[in-house]
Amino acid sequence: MNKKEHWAIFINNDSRKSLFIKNILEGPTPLEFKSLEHKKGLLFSKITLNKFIDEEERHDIKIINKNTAQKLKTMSSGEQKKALLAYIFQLKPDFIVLDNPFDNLDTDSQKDLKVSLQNISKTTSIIQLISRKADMLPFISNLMLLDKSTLRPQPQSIGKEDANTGINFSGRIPLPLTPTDYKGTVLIEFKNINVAYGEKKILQNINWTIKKGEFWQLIGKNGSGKSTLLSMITGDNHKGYGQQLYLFGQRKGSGESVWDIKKRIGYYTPAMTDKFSGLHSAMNMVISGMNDSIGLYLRATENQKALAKEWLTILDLWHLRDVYFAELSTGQQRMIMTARAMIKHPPLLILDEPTAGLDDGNARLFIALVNKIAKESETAVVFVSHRKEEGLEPQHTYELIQSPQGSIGKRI
Ligand SMILES: Nc1ncnc2c1ncn2[C@@H]1O[C@H](COP(=O)(O)OP(=O)(O)OP(=O)(O)O)[C@@H](O)[C@H]1O
Repeated sequence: MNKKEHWAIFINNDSRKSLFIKNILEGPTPLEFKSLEHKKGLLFSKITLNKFIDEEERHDIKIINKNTAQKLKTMSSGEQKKALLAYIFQLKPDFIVLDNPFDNLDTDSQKDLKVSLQNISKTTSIIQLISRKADMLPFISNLMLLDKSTLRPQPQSIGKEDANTGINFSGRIPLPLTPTDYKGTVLIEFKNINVAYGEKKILQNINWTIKKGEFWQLIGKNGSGKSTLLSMITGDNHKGYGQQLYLFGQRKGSGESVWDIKKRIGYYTPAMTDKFSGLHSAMNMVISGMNDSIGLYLRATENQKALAKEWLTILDLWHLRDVYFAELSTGQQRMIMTARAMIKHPPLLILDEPTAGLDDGNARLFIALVNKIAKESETAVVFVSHRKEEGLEPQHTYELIQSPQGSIGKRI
C-alpha cells in the first residue's frame, strides 16, 4: 500500500480558510493537492457539526448520534466532536480535512484523538488546519501557511510569532455611561446544587460563591458540566429551580425577572458569532452592547458613540470601525464581542471557551485583554475552559471533577 501524504496548513488572521476548504473538497483543487483531485474528502469542523444540529432541530433526523437518545445539541462540545469523528471514520473517505480538531477537547480526549488519527493516517490522507502550533500532528511532514488565499511552504519558521500580535493596549478600560444598579457583594451562590438528566447525574453538591470583582477560571473535562453550571446562571436552564441557587441576591425561581438577571451578565462564547452573518459595522456591534441587541436599531447617542470609540481605540481597532463585522478576523471579532459584553460593566462577565480557534498570538492578546478587564474594573470575570490557560491570571479556579454520581466542585 502506498504511504499516505499528510499536510498541516497554518491559518492566521488573514487566511481565507473557507475558500480553501471549499476548493479542496469541491474543486478547483489547489495545485499542491493534485494527488487528491476527484478523491472523496470529508470535513471535520464546527461547520459540519452545526449542519447536523440544524438537521436534527428542523427535521428531527439523527445522523451522527443514532446510537443515543440524546439530542446532538445537548451533548457537550467534546461529545459532539467524538460523534462526528466516528461518523466520518466510518464513511472511509480518501482524505479528511480537520479544522482545528483539538479545540474544545480536554487533554485526555486530545490524546485519544491523536491515537485515532495516527491509526487512520495509514489509510487516509490528513489535511490539518491549525492555529496553535502545539497542536500539529506528529506524523505530518508537509507544512504550509495559508497566506490570504495563497499556500506558501512553511519550513522552519513555525515557531516565529507574528510581529503584529504584540500586546499593547493604549489606555485603561473605559468606564460605563451609567454604573450598575446592583450594589450587593455576593453575585452568585450555589448551595448544594445537584443536576441530573434522567438517570444521568451531572453535578453533585455544588457549592460555589462568586463575589463582586473576583476573577475565576472554571475548568473541567469534556462533559463535566461546565456549560450546565453556567446555563443555570444565565437563565437558559430550569434545573436550578427549587434548589438553593441565588442570583444577584434572589433565589432562582422566586419570581425574579429574567431581564434583571440578563442585564447584569455580560456573556460571550464563540458559538454566538460562528453562524453570524449580519452586515453590521465593527462600531455598531460595540454600540449594540449598550442597547442589548445585535446590530443597531436605535440611533446611538453622542455619548454612546464616544464610549464605543474609546473601546475601539484601546483595542487598536478604531481604524476598522466601518468594516463589516463579518469581514474582521476571528481574533478581532472576539475582541469586539468582548467589548460589547463588557461595555456596560455588568457585575458579571462570563467568557465561555473564548480562545478556541485563535492562533497563539491572538490567544495571548485576548488573554491579556481579559486580565486587564479583571484588573481595572469591578466586574467579576468567569473564564471557562477545559484547561488552564497559559498567561491567564485568575485569582481563583473552580474545577469540576467527574464521578458516576455527578461532578463535584473543587476550589483550587
Ligand atoms: N438536555 C440534556 N439531556 C441529557 N444530557 C445532557 C443534556 N444537557 C447536557 N447533558 C449532558 O450533561 C453533561 C455535561 O454537559 P456540559 O455541556 O455541561 O459539559 P461541559 O463541561 O460544558 O463539556 P465540554 O467541555 O465538552 O463543553 C454531558 O454529558 C451532556 O451530554
